[in-house]
Amino acid sequence: MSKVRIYELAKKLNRHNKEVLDELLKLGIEGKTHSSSIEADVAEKITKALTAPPPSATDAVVKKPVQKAAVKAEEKMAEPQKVALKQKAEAGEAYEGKVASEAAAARPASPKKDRAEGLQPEQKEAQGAVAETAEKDTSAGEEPVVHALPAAETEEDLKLPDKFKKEIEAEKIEKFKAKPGLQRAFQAIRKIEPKRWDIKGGKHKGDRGRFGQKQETKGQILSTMPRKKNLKLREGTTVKEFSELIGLKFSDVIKKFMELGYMPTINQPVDSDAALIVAESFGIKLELASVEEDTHVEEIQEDVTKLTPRAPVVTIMGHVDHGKTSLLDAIRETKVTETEAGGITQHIGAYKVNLKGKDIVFLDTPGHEAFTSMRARGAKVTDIVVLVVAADDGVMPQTVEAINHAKAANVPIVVAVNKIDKPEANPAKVKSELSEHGIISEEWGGHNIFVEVSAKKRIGIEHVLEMILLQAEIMELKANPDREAKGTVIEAKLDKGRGPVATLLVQTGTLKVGDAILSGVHVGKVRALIDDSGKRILTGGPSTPVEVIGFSEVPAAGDVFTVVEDEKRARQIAMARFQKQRSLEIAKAKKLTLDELYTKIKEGQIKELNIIIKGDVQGSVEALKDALENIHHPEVKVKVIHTSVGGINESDVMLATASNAIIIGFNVRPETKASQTAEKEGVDIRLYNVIYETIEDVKKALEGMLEPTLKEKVLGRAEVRQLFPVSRLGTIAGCYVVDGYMSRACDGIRVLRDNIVVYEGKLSTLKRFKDDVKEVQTGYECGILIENYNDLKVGDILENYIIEKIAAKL
Ligand SMILES: Nc1nc2c(ncn2[C@@H]2O[C@H](COP(=O)(O)OP(=O)(O)OP(=O)(O)O)[C@@H](O)[C@H]2O)c(=O)[nH]1
Repeated sequence: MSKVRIYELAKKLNRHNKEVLDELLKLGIEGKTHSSSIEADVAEKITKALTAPPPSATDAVVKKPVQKAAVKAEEKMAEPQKVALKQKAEAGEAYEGKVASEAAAARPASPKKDRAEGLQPEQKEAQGAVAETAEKDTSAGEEPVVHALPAAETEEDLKLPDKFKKEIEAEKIEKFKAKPGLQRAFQAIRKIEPKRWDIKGGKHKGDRGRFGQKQETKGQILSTMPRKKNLKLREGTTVKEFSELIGLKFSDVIKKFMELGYMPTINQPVDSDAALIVAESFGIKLELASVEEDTHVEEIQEDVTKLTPRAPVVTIMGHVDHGKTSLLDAIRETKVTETEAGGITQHIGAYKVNLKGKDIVFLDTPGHEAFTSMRARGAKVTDIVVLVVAADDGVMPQTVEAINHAKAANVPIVVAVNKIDKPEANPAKVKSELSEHGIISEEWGGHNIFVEVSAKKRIGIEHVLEMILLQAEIMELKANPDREAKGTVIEAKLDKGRGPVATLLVQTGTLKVGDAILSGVHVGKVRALIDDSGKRILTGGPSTPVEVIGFSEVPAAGDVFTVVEDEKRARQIAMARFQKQRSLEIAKAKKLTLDELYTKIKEGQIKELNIIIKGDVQGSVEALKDALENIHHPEVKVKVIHTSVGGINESDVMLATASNAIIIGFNVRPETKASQTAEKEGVDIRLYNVIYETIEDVKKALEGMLEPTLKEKVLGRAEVRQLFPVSRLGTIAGCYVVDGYMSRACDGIRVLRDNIVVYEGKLSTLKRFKDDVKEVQTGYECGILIENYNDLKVGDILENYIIEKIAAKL
C-alpha cells in the first residue's frame, strides 16, 4: 500500500499541515512532521475527520476537495446531483473523471454552482465517496497528490512546499530583525542631510521587471523575460533607487520593507539584507557589489614635481617622571605663547612651534603607548621621536620600551638628556647606558643627536628644536599641498555645543572648509577649521594640526582621514566599510601565530619573524634572545624587537599588534587586560618555563613541524586576601575570585607575584566556608590549598587552568 506525505494530504484537503498533524495526534500517531509519510488507511481516516461537516454547516464551508471528490464520486450520487456535476465539469473542460489537473481547472468555475445545487444534504454520501476514491487512487498505485494538486502547482513548488518557503523566509526576516547595530548605523547616517545617492546600475528603470508579473503603468514593471545579468546592489543605495533598480513601484517596495518591520524613508540608504529579502520576494535575483569596489578610495598618484618641504611631526617619549610633559610645556611656552597674540594656547592634541621661520609639530600625548596604539591602527604619524632621559636617573625600563617601540616603527630618535640642572645629573652615564641599547651619539660615531636640557629651568629648549629641524632636514620630509587632503585623526571627542570635534593632522594635500571628508566609517563636511591657537582658518596644508567641526559622528583616533569628491561618495564608502568591518569582526583578522608561521613563509608573506620576550629575570631573557637570534633560516630572519623583565602588559601586546610580532613569556604571565587585548587583536602569546622548549618550538614553527597538540586554557584567577596556617594541612589561602572561576578539576594552578610565576603545582582543596566545592565563580570568596606549597603571600594571584587537547594540524 503506498504512502502519502502529510503536506500532500493537507494540500489535497486544502487544510494546514498542522491540522493534519493534530488529527494524527488524535489518532495517537506522534513525532510526524509535514514531510513525513503516512499509510493510506491513516490518510483515509484523516480525510474523513477533516471533511466531516461542521455543526453550523452552510454552503460556505463546503471545501474544494469535497467538491472534487464529489465530482469523482458522481456515480454514487443522486441523479440530479450527477447532472449538476456533469454540467459543472463541462463548464470547465472535458471531464474524464481521472485527470486531476483538469478537475482542478474546472474548479474555479464550480463553487457557486455547487452551492446553488445544494451539495450539502448529500455531504455524508459524498464523504463516503471521498474515502472510496482515496482508496481507489492508492490501490491503483497512483500518487494521490497528483490528483489533488491544483494545476497551477509546478514541479518546483512540489520540491519546496510553501511551509518550507515560509520557514526560510521567516528565518531571514528574523536574522534581519536581529541587527540593532545596523539599525543604529542607519539612524546615524540619516542624521546627515539625506540626498539622492548616485549608484551605478541605478538607471535601469524600465528594463527590470518582476517575472511573470503583468505590465503596469508606464515605466514601472516592464520586463517579463528572465533577466540574463544579475542586478548589483551597491552600498548606500537609497530605497527610491532600489525600487528603480528592481523595476518596482516605490509603494510596493516600501510595503514589503514594512512587513519586515523596517521603515525606511524614500532617501534613506537601504539595508542590503532587507533589500535582498525584498527582491527575492518579488522573484528578483540581486547581488551585492563587491566590498572592494565599494570601500576603495582612489589613491592619488603623488606628483613628485609638486612636492614641497613639510614640517616634521614629533612625539616625546621616555620613562615615567623623566620630564616629558615638562619638556612639552617648556617648548609650548617659549615658542608658542610668545608668537600668538593673546597667548591662549589651545589643547587640541597637537601644536605647531616655529623656530626661525621653520615649523615643528608636536603631538600632545607623550609616551610610547599612544604612539604604538596609533601605529597599531595603521597610522604613521610621527617622523621623529624625542627620547627624554633624566640625567639623574639614567636608562629605565620604559626608556628601553620607548627605544624598542621607536625602532620597530623605524623612526629616528633624538635624545633629550633632561634635568641637567640637578646636581646629581650625569649625562655621560646616560650616554653610555643608551649605547648599550643601540642609541649612540654622533660624537661617539653613532647616528643619534643628543641634547642636554632642563625643562624646568628652560635650558637648551631652543637647541632641542634646532636639532629636531636638523634631523628633519636629513630626512627630507616632503608633501604635495596641491591635492585633496589626507592624514590621521589625532584626537576626537563629542563637544556639547559643537558636536563631534576631531583634531586631524593633515599629512598631504590641503584641507579646506567645505570639503567632504571620510574617516573609517564616519563621514562629514568640513564646516569649520580651527588651528592650535584657537583661530578659525580656511585651509590647512601638510603637517598642520587642525580641529575640524562637521563630522556626523566622532571618528576614531588613529584612523586615516581622506577628502573625497562629495558627501554622497563619502557616505557610500562609509556604508560599505561598515559592512566590511562587520564581516571582518566575524572573521577576526588574526595576527601572526607560530602555528601559521610556516604557511605564511611558504606564501612569501613573512620575511621577518618579530619576537617580543618577557621573562622573570634578565639572565633568562638575555639567554633566550641570543638563542633565538641565532636561529638561521634561509627565508626568514628571527628578530627580537623588544625584551624586558616582568609580566606581559598591554603595551607589549600593542607593540606586537603594530609589528606583527609574537610574544614569548618566560616564567611570566600576561596581565588580565593584556590577555583580553591579545585575544581581541589575535596576538599569539606563548608561555614557557624551559628555555630549550621555547627554542625548539620556534625552530619547529620555522620548519613547519610545530604540532600544537596541547593548549592551556586559563579558567580563572583568585587574589589571596588572607592566610590561614593550619598545622596538619599547610597554609590555606583565603581568596577572592577576580576573574573566571576556580575549579577543583583544574589541571594545574600557579602562583603569580607581579605577573611572575613563583610556583606551579596542583590544587589540593577548594572550599566555600567549611564545605568542599567543585567551583567558585567570580565575585565569591573561597579557601584554596595548594599541594606542597605554603609560601603564599597576601596579594598573590592564583591562576587555575586546564590543558586542552588539540588535533595536530600537520
Ligand atoms: N630639576 C628638574 N626637575 C624636572 C625637570 N623636568 C621635569 N622635572 C620634574 O620632574 C617631575 C616629573 O616631570 P613630568 O614632566 O611630569 O614627567 P613626565 O615624564 O611627563 O611624567 P609622566 O607623565 O608621569 O610619565 C616633575 O616634578 C617636574 O617638575 C628638570 O629639567 N629639572
